Parts: sequence; C-alpha cells; structure tokens
Amino acid sequence: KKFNDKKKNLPPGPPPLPIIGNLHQLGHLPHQSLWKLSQQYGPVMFVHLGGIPTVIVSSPSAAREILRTHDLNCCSRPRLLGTGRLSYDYLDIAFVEYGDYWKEVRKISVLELFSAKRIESFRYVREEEVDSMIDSIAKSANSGTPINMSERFMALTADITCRVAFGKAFQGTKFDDGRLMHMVHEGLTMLGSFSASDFFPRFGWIVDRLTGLHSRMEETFRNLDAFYQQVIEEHRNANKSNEENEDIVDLLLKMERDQTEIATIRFKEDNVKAILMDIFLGGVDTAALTLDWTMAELARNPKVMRKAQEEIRSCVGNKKQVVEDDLHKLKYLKLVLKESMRLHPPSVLLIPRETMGHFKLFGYDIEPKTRVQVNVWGIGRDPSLWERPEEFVPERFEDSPIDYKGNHFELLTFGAGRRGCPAILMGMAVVELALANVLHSFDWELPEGMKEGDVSMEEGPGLTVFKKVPLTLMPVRPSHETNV
Ligand code: HEM
Repeated sequence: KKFNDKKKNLPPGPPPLPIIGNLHQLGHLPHQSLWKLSQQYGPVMFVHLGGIPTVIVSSPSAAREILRTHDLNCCSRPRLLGTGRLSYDYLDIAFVEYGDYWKEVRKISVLELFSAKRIESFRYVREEEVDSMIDSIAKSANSGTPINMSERFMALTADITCRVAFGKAFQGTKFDDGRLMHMVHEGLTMLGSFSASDFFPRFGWIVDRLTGLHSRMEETFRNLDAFYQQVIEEHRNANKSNEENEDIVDLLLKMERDQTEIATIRFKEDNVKAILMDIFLGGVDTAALTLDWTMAELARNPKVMRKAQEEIRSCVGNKKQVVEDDLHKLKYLKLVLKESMRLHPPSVLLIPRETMGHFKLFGYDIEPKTRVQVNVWGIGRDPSLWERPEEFVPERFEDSPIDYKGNHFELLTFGAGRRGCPAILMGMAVVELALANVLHSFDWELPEGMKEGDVSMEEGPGLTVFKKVPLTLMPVRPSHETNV
C-alpha cells in the first residue's frame, strides 16, 4: 500500500486498524485524545483517519515548520463534506483550496472587509451593542436573577456580526434569536463532525445517509441559505446611495453588480453568500467562546478577577462605560485574555490543512495530499513549555514577548502564516470591549450554593470547542456605585 511504502521515512504513530485506521482512537474530543497519543509518539505524529493520511503536529518548533518554513506547501485545505456544502462549493475564503481564487478573495478581505479602517468604522456598533448588553445585565442585577453567560455572549457577538455584515440586528427579522443561534451552532457542529464521506471517499456517503448526518447537514445549509437570501434581497431593495453606512453585504453586492472577476470566476450571488458564511461561522462563535471561557476562569480565580477589575476601575474612573479609547491602558486585561486563549483556543486543531508537495519535516517524509492538523490546544498545555500549565496565571505573560498574532508558535489561537485568521483585530476588538465592560460594571458571584471549584470546565465537541455546561453567574452592582 502507498502509505506503508518502506522507502519513505514516515513519522511515527499508533498502528492503524484495517479500513478505519486510527479513527477509533479519536474519542469525542479528538484534540485531547490526539494530545495523549502524541505524548507517546512525538510532536510529529502520523495517523490514518479512515483512508486519509494525517500528520498531527504538537510542538511550537514543528508548528513553525508547517506554518512558516513550509507554509507554501501546507496552505491548502482538504475538500470535506461539510466544508463543500457550507462554502457553496468552495467559493469562500476559509475552506477553498489554495489557488488564484483564494489569493484574490483573501486579499480583498484583508484590504476591504477586515481592514483597520473598516473595523474603526464599526466602533459605534460595538459600543452600542455592549452598552445594551450591560443594560440588560443591570436588570438581572436589580432583580437578583443569575445569568446564562454563554447565551448572553453568543447573543452579543451575533448582534454585532449581523450589524457589521448585514447592517442591522437580526432581532425582529423572521430569524429570531433562538433560531439563528441554533443555525450557527449546527453549522459549526457539522463542520466539526467527522463524517464518514471525509474518511472513506468511495463509500462513506452511504454511511452518512444512514446515520442521518447528510440530511442534518442539508437542513442546516438550507436554513442558513434562506437567511442570506433574505438579507441580500433586503439590501437590493433598499437601494442605498450613501456610502457611509455601507455594510459588508453592500460591498459584496457591489462586486457582483460590477461583474467583478476573481481569477476568472465571475463574482455572483453564491460568492456573496459563501463569504457571509465565513464571517458568520468564523466570527460569532469564536469571540463568544473566548468571552465565555474567560469569565469561567475568572469565576474560578476570584483574585485574578479582582485584579482585573481594579485595573479597569482605576483607569476608567467614574465613567459609566469603558470605551475603545480606554482599552490600550488595560495591560492586565490583555494578559488575562492571552492566558485564556492559551488554555481555551476556540479552534483547538486550527482548520485542517492539506499539503501540496513533498517535503521533509524533521527528517520525515511528508507526502502531497496529506492532511495536517496543528494541536494548538495541546501546545497551550504542554508542561515542558508552561509552568503549572493547568493553572490560570495571567502574570506568566508579564514581560513575555509572546502574543497571538502568528509569530509565536507557543500561542496559536489564531493560527499563523498564509491561512492564519485575517480578522484578529476584528475579533479582539469585540472581546476586549465586552470583557472590560462586564468587569467594570458588575461584581460577579457564583449562583447560590456553588463554590469556585464547582465551575465546570468540561468541553463539548465541534470545530470550535464550547463549554459543555453553560456558565451561570450572578451580577451584582459594585458597592462603590450609588446610581443603581
Ligand atoms: C476570537 C476570535 C477568533 C479566533 C480565535 C479565530 C481563529 C481562527 C483560526 C484558528 C483560523 C484558522 C487559521 C489556520 O488555519 O491557520 C481562522 C481562520 C479564519 N478566520 Fe478567524 N478567528 C476569530 C475571529 C474571526 C472573525 C471575527 C472573522 C470574520 C469576521 C474570522 C474569519 C476567519 C476567516 C475568513 C478565516 C480563514 C482564513 C483562510 O483560510 O485564509 N475570524 N480564524
């Protein structure tokens, strides 16, 4: 068989079973199982996921080889059942393979959609939405009702993303809160689910039909498609002339109207929808999960929470809200977020990559069309890199140059290299502002009868890793406040 070719020096890995390879060893949280296996087989490990040869990388130096030295060889994406459907047959940015189309849409996205200028132009949206979240939390504080933080953060990032991308909040449309949230969640579960067709290219589709995965995926797709269709039609009918309030749909529709060609592909409605899908699935969940995990860690570590609050309150003083201009002063808050993203990167294995040519990695042969996954979660918890890795200690980043922008392979929350996240600024703008305000306006207590150690940190499965047990906390107006 090709993969057992004796002349090739393949990386070590657990022995595969016939047909399924190592799939039985993945468990329901593959990043955790793979991390355990890599303790035994090393930071460059070869596994067979069904019929797919896959290299799992789990050290900073190996990640640097993949994402920097050999980035050009490793920056394609595999074609998968979920990604194909949700990207309108690869018309998006995140899931399309490497090539001229990806290069062009990526360039446009960096220059137009996620540019510093555009992010700045949506500052008022972030400030308004965070304000309105704080107002609604204040109502719960007054009535003494605990809050489901996981839901609250999802609603916030969904609202902001909708206004930025679609020009309005989705409340009041026929896609109300709950339904939309369910759609995003389903979309990501589908992307994260290991479908048989992806591992058994010839016959797997039969299994997916039998298990119902195929029809679930179709339903998710149809729901999201109907949503984008409605948004697009509303924009066409609105006939806006003023460029000031231009949202992302306006911009994409302009490309369609101008009959823009991207690498010989005429930009059409499906291209618009595919990019909206990326923004939606890429932006809503990741930022919400980062907030959710951070608050959970703070609830378990009240000293850290207090230190962050003291910093914010002393910098911002008696102002009612923290605004974006205040954020650069909040040094400790930034350390808290780094520490949170070390332990809880939402995208635990990055988005799978696929190699395009042969190359050597630490002396091992890596063949073309090999899938590559970087275990960012494992790297963040490696005891040889981090002292007491399971503990939440933001101070470890004090005086450390390590950040998450793709130059430090110990902290790869946003990936790195050509395929790294193009929207780091956009994601962090929301996360920092929301966290600062939530900590500024309220003290946070655990629900009656719960202790710090009772906060569940259990993970749920998917392309992005969410808290299995939603976080519930009690907001309390800080005692120095009189304007309740
Ligand atoms: C805290 C927030 C976020 C985190 C942690 C995050 C993380 C990631 C990660 C890990 C990747 C894959 C990188 C790789 O394969 O090397 C990625 C790619 C991507 N992200 Fe983000 N992201 C965030 C926010 C956003 C937002 C707000 C958007 C859009 C509005 C976005 C759009 C994308 C796109 C389009 C890609 C695909 C890039 C490509 O394949 O060329 N992300 N992100």
